[in-house]
Amino acid sequence: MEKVRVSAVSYTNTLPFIYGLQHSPVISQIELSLDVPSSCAHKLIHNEADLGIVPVAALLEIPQAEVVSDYCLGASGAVNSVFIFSEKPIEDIESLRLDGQSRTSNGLAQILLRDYWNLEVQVVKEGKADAYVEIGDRTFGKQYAHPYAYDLSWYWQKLTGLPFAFAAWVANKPLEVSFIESFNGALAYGLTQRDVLINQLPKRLDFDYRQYLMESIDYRYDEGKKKAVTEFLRLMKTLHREPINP
Ligand SMILES: C=C(O[C@@H]1C=C(C(=O)O)C=C[C@H]1O)C(=O)O
Repeated sequence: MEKVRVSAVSYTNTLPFIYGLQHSPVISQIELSLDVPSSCAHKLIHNEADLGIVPVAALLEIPQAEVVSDYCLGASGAVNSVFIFSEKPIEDIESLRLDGQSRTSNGLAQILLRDYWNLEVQVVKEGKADAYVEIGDRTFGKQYAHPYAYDLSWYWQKLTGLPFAFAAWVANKPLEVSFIESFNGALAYGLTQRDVLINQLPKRLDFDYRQYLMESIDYRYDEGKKKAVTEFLRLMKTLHREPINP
């Protein structure tokens, strides 16, 4: 049987899933690549991968997209790795730079600026701006390095009362049910091994890996997160602008 091409996010938040896959028999059925989220999306959209943990914003563009797992990269409140960083209060910003590695958070930031803060802000992909979106490991410990740091899933919860899912396991073609079952089993196993994994990570004074992987990231793709994704995609369609990171 041909191997299933799997694209997984290359950040710390995905390590429990990678651990589970690498310690399960399903590893022999897949060809695993680690990519930044915007590349995971690109690979699923252009059929360079069959399955991936992709930014939910890309669900609007992936042909035959189907969420195939009960697990995601989500948060119930603050996530501690998805921010708008700014030198001035958000009410005073006139421009925002997006993160080239993100799809979902780039959209989320624009939704929150419009619907939570009621601001009209010029959005740029690169260059100078009053504030910027940043996701993933690059944000670790950074929230104290800027005068203002806004945790986006925290404000999403304030806006909607919902948790959030940044990325979900999505296939772009029908996959065998037995494979999906083994794959999900491996993801679930990885989540049970977080303690082992955390003990292998380097110690950092400015970032608590244990809290991040055990509490801040909420891996369950449950009813609340599904509702959040539906609402998020609805709002994404109302953003009148060019595609984010085409
Ligand atoms: C929580 C996070 O969620 C991420 C944010 C994503 C996005 O903005 O498109 C996609 C995948 C996740 O890795 C993070 O990376 O810090």
